[in-house]
Amino acid sequence: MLNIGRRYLNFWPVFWALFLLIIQVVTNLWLPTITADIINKGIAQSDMTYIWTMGAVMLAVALISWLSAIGNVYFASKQSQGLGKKLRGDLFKKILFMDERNFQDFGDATLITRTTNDVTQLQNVFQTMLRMMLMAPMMLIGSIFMAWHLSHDLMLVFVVALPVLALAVVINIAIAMPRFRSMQTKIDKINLIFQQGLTGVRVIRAFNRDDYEIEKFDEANRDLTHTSRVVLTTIALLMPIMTVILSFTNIGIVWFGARLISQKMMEVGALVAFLTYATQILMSFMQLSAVAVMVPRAQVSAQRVREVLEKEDKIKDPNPTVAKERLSELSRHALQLEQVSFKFDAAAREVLTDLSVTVEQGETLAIIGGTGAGKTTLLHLIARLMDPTSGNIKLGGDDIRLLSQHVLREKVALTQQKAVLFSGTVRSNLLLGKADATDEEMWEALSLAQAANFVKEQGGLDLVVEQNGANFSGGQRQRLAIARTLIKPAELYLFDDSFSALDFATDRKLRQAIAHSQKHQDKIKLIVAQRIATVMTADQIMVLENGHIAGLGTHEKLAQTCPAYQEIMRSQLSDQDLQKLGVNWRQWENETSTALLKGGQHL
Ligand SMILES: Nc1ncnc2c1ncn2[C@@H]1O[C@H](COP(=O)(O)OP(=O)(O)OP(=O)(O)O)[C@@H](O)[C@H]1O
Repeated sequence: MLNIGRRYLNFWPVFWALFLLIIQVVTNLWLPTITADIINKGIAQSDMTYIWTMGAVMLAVALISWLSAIGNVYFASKQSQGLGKKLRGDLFKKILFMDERNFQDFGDATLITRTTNDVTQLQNVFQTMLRMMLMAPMMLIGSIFMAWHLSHDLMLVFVVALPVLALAVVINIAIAMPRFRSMQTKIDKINLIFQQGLTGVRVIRAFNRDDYEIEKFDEANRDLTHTSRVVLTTIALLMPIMTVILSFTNIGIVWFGARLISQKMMEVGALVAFLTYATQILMSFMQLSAVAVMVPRAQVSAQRVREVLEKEDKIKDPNPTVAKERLSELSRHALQLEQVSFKFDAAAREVLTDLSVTVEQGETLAIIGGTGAGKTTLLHLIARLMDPTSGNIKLGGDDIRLLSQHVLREKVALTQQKAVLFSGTVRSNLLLGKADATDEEMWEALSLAQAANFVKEQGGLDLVVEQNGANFSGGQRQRLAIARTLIKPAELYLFDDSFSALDFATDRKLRQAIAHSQKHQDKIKLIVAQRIATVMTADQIMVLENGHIAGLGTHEKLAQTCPAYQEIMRSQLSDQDLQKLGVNWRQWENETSTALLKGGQHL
């Protein structure tokens, strides 16, 4: 926690906060002595001048104390709020650039809790630290010293009171502390269920599972409430216990003080001052114990925040001495995979094994395979969202690990399997692909992606995009996401099953448009798809089966030689279509697509 303080607090504001705090402590300790003097010298001797003079001094001291308290609160709040702001900003940046595997290891629910709730805990503890944490011990020691100075005998009362108080605090912390981490974890769980409930709300309704989800949320909610109740009740119990101890201590002081006064061993003013110091001693002790309860909780939060901030990314930029600052010209061997294998850390077996392929500049490689075959993983490796466990991926002859992630990502455009749109407008979404895109370029990309018509009809480039693109159909979302990819001036275009939500005719038109687009003609295109119709015109098709290459070649070649490909064809094509095998495939595709457009049964 101190590490976070050192990193995020500024020296001078903290210095002023503490300086003003010391002034506040000194003035607070001084006030009871002035009261004692007014009683002993002014009231006892009916000296009005003394009473007025000391009254004015008392007012001035109280005013200084008040002003320093205001100043201290100002600096403490500014620093702690600033710490929260900077910490949240750093966490957001870290999470945004966190590599895929680390991101998955944490999970988004806990990342949200850590950025919000945990940071708030730290913010609060630093605010308290700059106010109370130093004031309480200073007041405690100062008050004990002043009280001791007033009467040694009365100090005996504290010999009983303080150990009882200390015992209450220790028991309290012992009960509360182990539950703090579990409280934060339970908040993570609530966030997770809530988040899943929100994103899957339509599925829940469709399956009539509202009751099940509500019960699941209730259970997590009850669990958190139970733990919080135990912790907070334990902490809250401290207050009445301390009040009782404070009351008994005051009774003891008045009882013994009165006897000392009757024996002329103490003055009335001193007893009044002693009572004030006694209250300050116990109040400081209460504040200290409140802080003692806050610190362990903040410590847990600090640890959770640091786990994120200090998580070492597995994907690293190359050492500057060997790094290549730009991509080599792509010509032959533009993209090469050399015996690429990949395994997730926790998984028992490899997801991809020994993949080798070369894609020349301007070529299209289609990747087809069953669910879980490893298609998405392969694209993620090429975009360097993850690194292969073994083997190399080269662009223009250079290993992509020699390029900084920034340079590489400038050259790679990826459309994810699930189209992600950001709230804003069509224009703001397209600007993510190319920050300085002109209207003309945007319309060009939209028309390549077969999205121009519906965008034009619904309001043009400034058409509003709601959160997650909720105001568009699945196919429209896909097309907008594809347009965002196509507008990017990249060398390598990756489409991860992005055509799946499109109807056959749009799918075909889109592929034809990309194939004829001047801008994209000499670029590499990788298309992951499930449909034969989508992949058949590609220059090469890779058939993936359980992470292995089951076939690699043109459609014609695979249709004749690759059993896995033939099996996919059999599952998707009619007998009539299959009979046409080996005739003229490109013509065949056009025919079947046209038939489909006319309401035919093919594909
Ligand atoms: N984070 C992960 N940890 C462990 N295994 C994973 C993880 N992500 C994916 N896998 C596994 O890796 C394999 C390949 O997944 P991948 O998403 O690449 O398949 P895919 O071919 O794209 O499938 P689909 O067509 O269904 O999208 C699957 O068996 C999956 O269970």
